[in-house]
Amino acid sequence: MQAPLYQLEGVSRCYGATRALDRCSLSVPSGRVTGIAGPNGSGKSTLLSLLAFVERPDEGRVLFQGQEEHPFSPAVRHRVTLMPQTPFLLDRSVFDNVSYGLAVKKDRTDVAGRVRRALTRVGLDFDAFSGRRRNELSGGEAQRVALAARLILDPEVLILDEPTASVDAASSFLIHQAILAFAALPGKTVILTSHDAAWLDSVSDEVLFFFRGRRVTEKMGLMLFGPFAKDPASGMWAAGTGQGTIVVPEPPSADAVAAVPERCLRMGREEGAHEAGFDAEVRETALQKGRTGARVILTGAGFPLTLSCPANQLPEPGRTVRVSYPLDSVQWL
Ligand SMILES: Nc1ncnc2c1ncn2[C@@H]1O[C@H](COP(=O)(O)OP(=O)(O)OP(=O)(O)O)[C@@H](O)[C@H]1O
Repeated sequence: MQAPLYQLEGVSRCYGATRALDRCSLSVPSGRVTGIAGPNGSGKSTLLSLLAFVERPDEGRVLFQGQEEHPFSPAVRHRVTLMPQTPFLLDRSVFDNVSYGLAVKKDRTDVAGRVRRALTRVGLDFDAFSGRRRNELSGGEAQRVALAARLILDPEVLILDEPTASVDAASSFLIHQAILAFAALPGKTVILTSHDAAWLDSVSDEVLFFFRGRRVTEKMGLMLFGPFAKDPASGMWAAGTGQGTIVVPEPPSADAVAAVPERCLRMGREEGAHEAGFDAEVRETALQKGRTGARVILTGAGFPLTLSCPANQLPEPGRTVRVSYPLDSVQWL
């Protein structure tokens, strides 16, 4: 088996009293698309800035191809490129923005041809866009210009923090296509985050899930943030939003978060003994990259949840289905 591209060993990163990453150990393979998922504040951006060698860990080591590397290490400079969550565009033309990294490297070979090809990869026409300035671009176009400015550098590792945040469906699709085309080139690795679970699934070979600065090794389909209340009649604890409740075992602490692994959520049948259930509305369905299964995204009792099912058994969006889970499958995070 090929050695991993990255290995993180007990990595922590703190901002004052906040442990953004907490003794995190994981590996990222080379030549694949690795998605990073998790709720707000779970440490995704912090992880990406360490993988991009923009920041240093406070504890632990970040190994790249088996060697511990740091910001400005020659071994990683020009090989790893990060597109941050809100990429900065210079108040200059699109051409200047896309070619900026080449100018910094004093690389003057066929700059116009390379800008043209980079813009084409993100679905922007060179003649229509290369002369435009930052304020003449929509949010989605600006995001694609920022992506083109990374693609032109031809990095080995492309790291993208929320590349589709606040872009429309058309830009999101074009970014998706550009990432897959890049990832299909020999020796390229992509690591990216997104809050759009279906989009992330459709572009990633594997998704790593984060919560409170740590990797959760199991894929969670449902997460329930408190407060949890005990129903005096049944004696059962439940999370609720005013749109229904979801039953859980007794919470271990006031700030605990309940999670149900995706593999434990069943759709379309009544709950059996030692199981609980709730009605959920199907919001969206999506095929998973390279897999025969599909992903179903639902809302139940006001909470979003995801589960997978065979592609030939997908329910229609808008339908209400029963979702059940064994009570002892609930984990406390
Ligand atoms: N520069 C900073 N200074 C202080 N606290 C920070 C800083 N960067 C991140 N944090 C804190 O570290 C934690 C993790 O933040 P991070 O941005 O890595 O999470 P995230 O999963 O990317 O969140 P989001 O989905 O909202 O982008 C949060 O509690 C955040 O407030």
